[in-house]
Amino acid sequence: MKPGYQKYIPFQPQKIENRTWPDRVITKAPVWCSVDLRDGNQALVDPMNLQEKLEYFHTLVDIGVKEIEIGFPSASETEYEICRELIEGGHIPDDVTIQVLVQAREHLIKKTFEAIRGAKNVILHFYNSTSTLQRKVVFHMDTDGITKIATDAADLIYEMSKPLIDQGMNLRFEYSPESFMGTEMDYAVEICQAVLEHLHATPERKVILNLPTTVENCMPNQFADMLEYFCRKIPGRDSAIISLHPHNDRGTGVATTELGLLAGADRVEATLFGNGERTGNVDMVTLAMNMWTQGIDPELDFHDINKIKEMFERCTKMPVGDRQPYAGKLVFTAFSGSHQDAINKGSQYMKDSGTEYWEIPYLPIDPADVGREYEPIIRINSQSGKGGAAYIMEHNFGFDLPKAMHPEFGSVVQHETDAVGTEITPERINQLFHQTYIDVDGPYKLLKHAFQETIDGEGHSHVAFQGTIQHTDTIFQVSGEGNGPIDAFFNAIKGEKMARFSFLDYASHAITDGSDSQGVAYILLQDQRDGKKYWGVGLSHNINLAPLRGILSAINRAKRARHHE
Ligand SMILES: CC(=O)SCCNC(=O)CCNC(=O)[C@H](O)C(C)(C)COP(=O)(O)OP(=O)(O)OC[C@H]1O[C@@H](n2cnc3c(N)ncnc32)[C@H](O)[C@@H]1OP(=O)(O)O
Ligand SMILES: CC(C)C(=O)C(=O)O
Repeated sequence: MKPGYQKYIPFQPQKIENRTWPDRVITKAPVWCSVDLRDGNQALVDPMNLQEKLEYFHTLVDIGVKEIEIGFPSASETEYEICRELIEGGHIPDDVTIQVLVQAREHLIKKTFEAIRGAKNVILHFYNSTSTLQRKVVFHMDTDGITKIATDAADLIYEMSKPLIDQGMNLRFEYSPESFMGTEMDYAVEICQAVLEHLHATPERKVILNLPTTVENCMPNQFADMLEYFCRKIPGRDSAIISLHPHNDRGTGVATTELGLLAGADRVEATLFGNGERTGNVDMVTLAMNMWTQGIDPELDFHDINKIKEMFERCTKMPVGDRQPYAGKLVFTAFSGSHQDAINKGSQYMKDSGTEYWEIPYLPIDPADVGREYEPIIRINSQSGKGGAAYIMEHNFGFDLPKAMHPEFGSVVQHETDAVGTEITPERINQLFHQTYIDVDGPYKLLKHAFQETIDGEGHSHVAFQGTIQHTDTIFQVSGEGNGPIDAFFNAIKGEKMARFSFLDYASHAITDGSDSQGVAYILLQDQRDGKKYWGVGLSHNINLAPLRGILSAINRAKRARHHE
């Protein structure tokens, strides 16, 4: 054997002229078929039991999947019994078709027919492998022999179906040339054409031709070329429904499916969260939600993805990864500063502009569309920036910090995340905010205060302030007048040491928490001695008092800063 990478045979692309799929776009949902209970189940360490399969089946029905491969009933007693319970237990809604898989082998086909009796809508799905490799190493046959396996099975299935169809069963057929992507396309066309003929397919009684990437071995564009070639060449294209059954060995199952749809497929077999053999089948959630984010109705309902995920993890004992598209724990979370900044600005833009569209950078989908609106979008660690901390203060605690204050509070938070080296919680951020700005108790304290407001004949407000202030052990009275509470307070403290601050900026708003409403004031002062600027924040049920507390907060912070220099 050749060493290393040289032992692999490169994929031989199908030549195709004037391919059309690159110019197409997806405009509607395909027919969806879930293969969770078969391909997904056969790949589990512990296959699902009856109760788990029933619960899973009902979830798929609730999602809106109309074709569900329920298993391989001829494989074992367990599989057979599950099929019988679904049929006899009345679990299958009238608009849902169950699909059963079987190898192209007589005794298994016969057993499968036993298993489906009494069902209303059934797709009988049979397969045999057609690839050059499997012909060589598994079946030891030429193409005629492989075709005969398929057509013998088709004949048997066709004959055995007649009485059931006469009795009113809506019985349809599906054939998979398994390992299609390892098959020469002209031979794939030939064997599928033979199967269509032996099943007497017509445009009225179409047969599903399911073209699997049983083991994904080529790039999605190469697969799309194969599929377009196949669709062009297959005689009786209008007697067939072209179905995809992508696996994910190269990690490109979703791309292969999407390009396959462009290249002419009508139907997709997929599983929730991409469970299935090896690296899995293609993920139905990702495919559907990708359509959703392009403004296309996928005709599947994933509005409560967490509930579906919980069922999936319990029944399969497989975890859904934190980065799994649309469903992973972290897929709507930004830790990094520039992402947080843009998300913050995007949310603001959406509020301010009243746009009809979802226009938030770094969030390709509204988390509410999959029921995840209550999860934190922004989380804080040492990669985060000032916008993130401000976002948390606003969205979790109602403090709409002035933009000019973001850098200062951002650096308080950054200092903490650097020190602890881990994520910090919103509660800790709120605590830092209170410690830094609101609970700055001293050296100055306002012990008592009174305002008197008069309005003159021309409607101008005139405010008189009187207060008692404590500085360490000294208590002193101050009074002043002005055209508003802040002005009056500033005039009152003129002459005190506190007066060496000039007033630069002010913002305020109400914070409502249930029935309780408080005013918050953000004050920016400048120390005239060294030009340094200090923010202070005041919180009070009294709207006149909040700014005063804010002023004292800024002054106290300045004092403490000088003290520590
Ligand atoms: C790609 C896919 O996922 S296909 C689905 C795969 N799923 C499963 O296999 C799960 C359920 N399967 C089973 O429980 C078992 O395989 C059974 C019960 C169906 C069959 O069991 P067995 O007959 O004991 O064994 P096995 O599946 O290995 O059969 C191998 C024989 O069938 C032949 N064979 C395999 N697949 C097919 C097929 N699709 N059509 C016709 N013959 C086939 C093989 O060439 C081999 O023949 P040989 O005995 O002459 O060498
Ligand atoms: C039976 C077929 C469709 C299959 O599961 C595969 O090829 O992966």
